[in-house]
Amino acid sequence: MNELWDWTCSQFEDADKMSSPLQGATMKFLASLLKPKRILEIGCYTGYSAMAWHEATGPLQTEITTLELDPKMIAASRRTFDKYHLNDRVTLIEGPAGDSIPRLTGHFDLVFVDANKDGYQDYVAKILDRRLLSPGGLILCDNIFARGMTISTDANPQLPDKVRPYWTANGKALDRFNRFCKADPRVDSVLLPVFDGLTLIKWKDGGAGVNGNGFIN
Ligand SMILES: C[S@@+](CC[C@H](N)C(=O)[O-])C[C@H]1O[C@@H](n2cnc3c(N)ncnc32)[C@H](O)[C@@H]1O
Repeated sequence: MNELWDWTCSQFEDADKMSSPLQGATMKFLASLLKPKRILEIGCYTGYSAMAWHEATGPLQTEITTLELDPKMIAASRRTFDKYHLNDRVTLIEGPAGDSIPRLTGHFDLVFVDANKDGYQDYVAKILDRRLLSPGGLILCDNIFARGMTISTDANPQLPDKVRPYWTANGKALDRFNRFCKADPRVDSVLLPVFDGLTLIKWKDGGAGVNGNGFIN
């Protein structure tokens, strides 16, 4: 993983999109604790987080599905999966996540949402509506603080002007997403103030009260 992290930093100006090594270690810890049989990742970039899921789930032979839109990042992640022999369990689905999610079937035990921030609400709603999250499953959503902009546009004076409009817009979208999570009666959610903010979502009561359409009985 360290080699891929260094390579990504050397090749891409926006390498801060990649999870940090500490996040990678946290993902591996969580995956080995939760023992998911199927993982869905939305936002692959160069495949660093997919590699973390893969490394942590060898004994379980977990199936990992990762979604990516950008042709440059599709090429980079295909390089990663070939170079590090991850194709045995990692499947990359190309195209917009909003189109790919409705075509997925079965249940995922762990879902990592880490793509365009203005899509989080749509992705999580689709996952819940289609019951793609297994009854005991967990959704992890990254960057919920949007570098502080979700809290207040004054929250991060150090944020470079170049990226300030981008993160300000993300902050607004993620504020709406937080309200959506809090208001949805099907789920419990908690925002952990770690990294750039990590929201955890699970079915209320393991989804016992939710029918096949994802609505409360
Ligand atoms: C934050 S990066 C993912 C980082 C990766 N999960 C990691 O930890 O290393 C977000 C990725 O989502 C991709 N993306 C953005 N919009 C998308 C969409 N609508 N559908 C699928 N992928 C998208 C971007 O091209 C980018 O590679």
